[in-house]
Amino acid sequence: MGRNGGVRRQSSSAGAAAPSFTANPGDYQLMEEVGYGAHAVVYRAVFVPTNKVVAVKCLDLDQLNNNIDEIQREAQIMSLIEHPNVIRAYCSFVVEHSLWVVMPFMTEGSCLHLMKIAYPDGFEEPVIGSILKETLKALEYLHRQGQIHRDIKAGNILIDNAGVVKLGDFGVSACMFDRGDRQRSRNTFVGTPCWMAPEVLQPGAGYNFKADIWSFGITALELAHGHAPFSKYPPMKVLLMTLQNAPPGLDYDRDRRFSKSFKEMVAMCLVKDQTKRPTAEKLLKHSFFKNAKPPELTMKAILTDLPPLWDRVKALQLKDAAQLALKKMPSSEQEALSLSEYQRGVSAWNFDVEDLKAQASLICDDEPPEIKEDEDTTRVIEVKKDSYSRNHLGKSSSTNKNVFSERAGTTATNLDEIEAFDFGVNNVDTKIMPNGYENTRSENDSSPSTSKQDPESKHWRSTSGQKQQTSCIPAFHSGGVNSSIIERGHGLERDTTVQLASDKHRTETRRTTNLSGPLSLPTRASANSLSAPIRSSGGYVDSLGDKSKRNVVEIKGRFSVTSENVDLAKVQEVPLSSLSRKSPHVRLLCTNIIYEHPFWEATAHANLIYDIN
Ligand SMILES: Nc1ncnc2c1ncn2[C@@H]1O[C@H](COP(=O)(O)OP(=O)(O)OP(=O)(O)O)[C@@H](O)[C@H]1O
Repeated sequence: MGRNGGVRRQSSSAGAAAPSFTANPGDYQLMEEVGYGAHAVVYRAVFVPTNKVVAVKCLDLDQLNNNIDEIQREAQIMSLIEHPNVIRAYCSFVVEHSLWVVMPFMTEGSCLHLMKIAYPDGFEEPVIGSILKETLKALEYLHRQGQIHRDIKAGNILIDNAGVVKLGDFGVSACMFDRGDRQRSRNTFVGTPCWMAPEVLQPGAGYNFKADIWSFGITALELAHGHAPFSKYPPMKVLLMTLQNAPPGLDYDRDRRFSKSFKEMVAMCLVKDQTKRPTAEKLLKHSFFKNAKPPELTMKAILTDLPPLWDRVKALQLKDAAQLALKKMPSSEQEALSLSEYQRGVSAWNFDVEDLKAQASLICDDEPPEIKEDEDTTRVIEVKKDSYSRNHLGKSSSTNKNVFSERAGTTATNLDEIEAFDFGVNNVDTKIMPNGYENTRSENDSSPSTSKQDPESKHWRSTSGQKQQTSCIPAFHSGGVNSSIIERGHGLERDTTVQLASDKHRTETRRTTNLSGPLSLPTRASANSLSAPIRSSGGYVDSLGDKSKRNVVEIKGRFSVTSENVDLAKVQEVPLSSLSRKSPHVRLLCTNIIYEHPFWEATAHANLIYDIN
């Protein structure tokens, strides 16, 4: 392993010799921002010594709830990966307070970006078949390696201009090998609400690699319609709908354009009983995939005449900001933020149990039920948008106001530009279909649009004053926006929290945030998902966990995954001593988001109130 600027050689995913990359940040010229997730910003970059274009994902270690063990665990995952349909890190290293992960640049970005910019109603079946087949190959490989990905969604399926499809983002993947027992079910709850399998949401149920098959089925629907089922609802509601409603699926009437074979394949994935879902290996033998065309034959057609990825990403950022700025409704910015939250789904769970109870008790049920119930559903819960908006914004007004003001200020001069973009997110007329899917009609012009913008380029060079801790090991993580980079960068949706100067101030702000409302949206929502991953570590029933922590639940946008299942003895040493030094600080932040009440107790309580009403 290279240390402190050393060079590490790795074989490429295709098996050929991979280019060598240094762990010296000064060797990377950061160009445009090409993606952002809940806690990461991804840049197109040039590796100066060879002039090779790469992607650099920058993660803020200060924002990670993950500890060094988790980073090691993820390093282990990445070092095991070798498959043409799985993104592999060339190398990674720590720069000041952030982790940089160098990886192949996927020129067309994620399928989600593609849909948002040019295919708001989803792709045609041949394209979907190609994308899903490549993704399923990746999944089959990961499952064979004992890995559960846990965050399968269009935002994590990346494409390049040759039509190559790769699965990315291993921030929340989990190892099924646990002290030799590869069949052990997991109980730590991880994922992105709309894509999460019922058993993942079910207290104590335990889940395994079949959770990925459910998410895969949801992703199929996402690619078919341009959005995941229930994506416009807040996470609590998504959770309840997933548990209580019949599984979503392709509708025989509404989805006439799709084949029977496709519908059948989706239905096989979206079975609530995980034991009845097929394995990835078995699913690959389904006729839908047998007949799927190679991506190089189907993908190129959908990639023509599109602006460069960075222009698209910038346009999407402007669009997101515009959604907030343009919603100047009577009750002001908070209303707009709330509506935006509905439209996007929620990118983080950041709630307080008492707030949750209060919210539940205020929910009105004077709207008729709209959703067909599953057999075991006792009552359909329909939350009025207005009441939700008012309730959940109650205590967070000051935070949200600040955020909005900042955004509005940023975007005011860009409104003309913004109006050129339309991704079919607003003005949706939605009806819940009997199959649990939303019959959504966009009133927006969904035609692709382009804008000529001059992306702000950045050239990052290390300076003598900058602390660096480098290790050229593969590592992926889950969390954290690099605040310094975001502040320098395009940050239309900056996280005001990370902009605070001192650690103390930052800690206090986080505490405030947690008290500020049950489902508060982070100021920089993930563009990678309509709802961002929810993770719980130290979960409610993890058998290896400290018994005293059984009821301790962490809920936040990007959460640490428990690393107890990793045999650290097998993990390559990661020279991240600077992280250790920071650990008290990290622990302090974690303390602020741990509740000494089980999440499920709160949910049950909320349910009870709903039922009584
Ligand atoms: N190698 C790459 N090449 C091009 N674009 C990329 C690459 N990796 C990521 N991106 C873009 O950046 C976005 C965010 O990346 P990523 O999913 O890794 O971040 P994240 O913070 O883990 O996201 P989230 O947690 O919200 O899913 C992706 O959706 C994609 O559009």
